[in-house]
Amino acid sequence: MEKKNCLILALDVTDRENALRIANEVSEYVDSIKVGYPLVLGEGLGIVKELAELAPVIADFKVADIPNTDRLICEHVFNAGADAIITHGFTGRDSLDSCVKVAEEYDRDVYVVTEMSHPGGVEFFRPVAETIAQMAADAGATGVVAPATRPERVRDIRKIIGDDLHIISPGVGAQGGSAADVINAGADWVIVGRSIYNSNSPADAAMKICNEMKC
Ligand SMILES: O=C1C[C@H](C(=O)O)N([C@@H]2O[C@H](COP(=O)(O)O)[C@@H](O)[C@H]2O)C(=O)N1
Repeated sequence: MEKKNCLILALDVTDRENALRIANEVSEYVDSIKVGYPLVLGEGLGIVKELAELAPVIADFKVADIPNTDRLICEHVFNAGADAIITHGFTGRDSLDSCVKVAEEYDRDVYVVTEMSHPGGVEFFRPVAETIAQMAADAGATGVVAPATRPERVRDIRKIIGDDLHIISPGVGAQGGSAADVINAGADWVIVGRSIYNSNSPADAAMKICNEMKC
């Protein structure tokens, strides 16, 4: 993913027409479009290829199974045209290795969740987030997901993974996180959904966030 605006759109709308309208409106401001279960369960994997015409697509399926099942999921996702996939790390090194192996075969990217951004993200992820981050670096993942709602945790995780891995950071806006603060804390991109797609002008909302970061 080329870094231009440091902004990833989380396109968590559930219908194709609305998704394509919003994606077209903001495409000049976003470096990537993240799709997940809300849109894909509603419209099918075919939406990935349509959106990939506009920007690289990150498939946020939070893959969390045994190695073979993870392999099958990653193959489907990359065959559907996604440039990257988000996987959990708590399922262990062998499952992560399975995702990284497929990504290398397809020349695509893998991002690993370390600590989630919502309040419940501190209950179980907090004690293992650094260990997962280190595992992601050791396994050759492209980067990690770390919480914009806790910029201090992004700083901690950046210390673990070094400068080679990317940090993509959700939680800006609707969850209370600040785009500028988390970029200053060491994130490479912010992931923003509701503050953009629920706006009366998604393009203006996206532009405002880009201007705030000046990345
Ligand atoms: O810890 C995480 C992991 C996960 C992710 O990015 O992997 N996300 C996703 O980031 C987006 C934030 O949306 P909005 O809150 O701007 O509407 C949604 O698509 C969430 O599923 C988080 O919000 N926190």
